[in-house]
Amino acid sequence: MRRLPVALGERAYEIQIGRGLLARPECWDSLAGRRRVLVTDRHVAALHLPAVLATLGLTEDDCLVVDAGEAVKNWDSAERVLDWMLSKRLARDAVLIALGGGVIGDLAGFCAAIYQRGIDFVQVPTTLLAMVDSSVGGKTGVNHPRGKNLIGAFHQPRAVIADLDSLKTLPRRELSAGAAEVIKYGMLGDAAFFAELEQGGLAALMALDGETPAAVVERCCALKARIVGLDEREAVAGGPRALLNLGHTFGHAVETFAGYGHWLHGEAVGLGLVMAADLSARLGWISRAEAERCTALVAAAGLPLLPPEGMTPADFRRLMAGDKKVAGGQLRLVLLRALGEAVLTADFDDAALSACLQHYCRPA
Ligand SMILES: NC(=O)c1ccc[n+]([C@@H]2O[C@H](COP(=O)([O-])OP(=O)(O)OC[C@H]3O[C@@H](n4cnc5c(N)ncnc54)[C@H](O)[C@@H]3O)[C@@H](O)[C@H]2O)c1
Ligand SMILES: O=C(O)C(=O)C[C@@H](O)[C@H](O)[C@H](O)COP(=O)(O)O
Ligand SMILES: [Zn+2]
Repeated sequence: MRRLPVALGERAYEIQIGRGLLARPECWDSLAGRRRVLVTDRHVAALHLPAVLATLGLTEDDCLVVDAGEAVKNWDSAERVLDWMLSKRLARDAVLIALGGGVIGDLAGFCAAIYQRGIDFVQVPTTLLAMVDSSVGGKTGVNHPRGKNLIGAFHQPRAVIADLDSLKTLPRRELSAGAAEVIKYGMLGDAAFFAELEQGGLAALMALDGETPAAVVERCCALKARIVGLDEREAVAGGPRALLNLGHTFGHAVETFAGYGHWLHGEAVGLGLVMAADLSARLGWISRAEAERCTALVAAAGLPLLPPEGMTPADFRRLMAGDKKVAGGQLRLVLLRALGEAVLTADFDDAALSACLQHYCRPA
């Protein structure tokens, strides 16, 4: 098993990455003696809940199973989870376990953040996306019809337990969605990793071959943990955490336009990465050949390369104007100064953005 520290002072925790962890009691030692309850979704409940209940000696009465998918990540669901927590008379020393993908992690984590002003929670990611990204770093929250993740809180988990065996049941489309966030790390901060993904790493990851998934999850988590350690709450003044948002200003616009759940988060991020690379090339910051390498890797992951039918540049502009990185009324984007080096900037030629939006919104 690989163990990775997230260095955040009194909020420090460990990420455990390995196979068979759901069934290994020693991985859950930090929860011993505490009241434990669990939130999951119905897909994950059918596949992986029995193993966790057996390991922890819990019953179905200790679990809340919600519907699956992005459409669940909303205020109504949060209210339902909070109401259930209250009905269980959880005290402040209880621990909430979030078993599932990023939707469950964000939703349950948010409820843990605000229940009686905050109780402990543990992330048990079961999707590739959640293992490499959403389970780490403490962003929790729900969507609003006006935009993604607009309601939320920073609340770090007490531990992350990533059992790679759970990926065996993950549908191919979800694996591709997770790959988008993996590619993101290479583009934003690790050119060597990007090249490894191009040279067979992505294919081995998608095939869940040998040690590759463990190595990739560890590499992504290490990069994210380092950035979060430098800028835990994404300083509005422009700390490094915003770089983890590469591709997300475009991607969140697509998810909101399409209606939550029609495009997977990772699918929208994949397209956002392609658009961010294209814009960076239009600005002359990276070469056209480098932008094409980004597009090719996103395509190799089986991700879409064009926005939803009917989405116009004006739709992008309207939705991107509500992005959380907007400051002083100005749109700020994460773009590439080089492949492997992202920057948060408002200093780009707006005509280049128009040309980029026009290019991708062309009729297919
Ligand atoms: N907090 C963060 O830092 C952060 C980072 C990235 C993404 N996110 C959020 O994460 C969400 C996306 O997460 P996701 O891609 O994991 O989606 P998800 O949680 O909806 O899971 C995807 C689908 O796979 C199913 N599933 C989960 N694990 C499975 C398994 N092992 N086998 C079979 N099916 C399984 C789920 O039931 C669901 O239908 C978005 O809401 C996004 O905004 C948050
Ligand atoms: O952890 C972060 O910081 C990220 O930006 C990771 C993203 O992959 C993730 O989708 C996050 O939820 C986006 O955050 P938001 O602040 O843009 O809502
Ligand atoms: Zn994301």
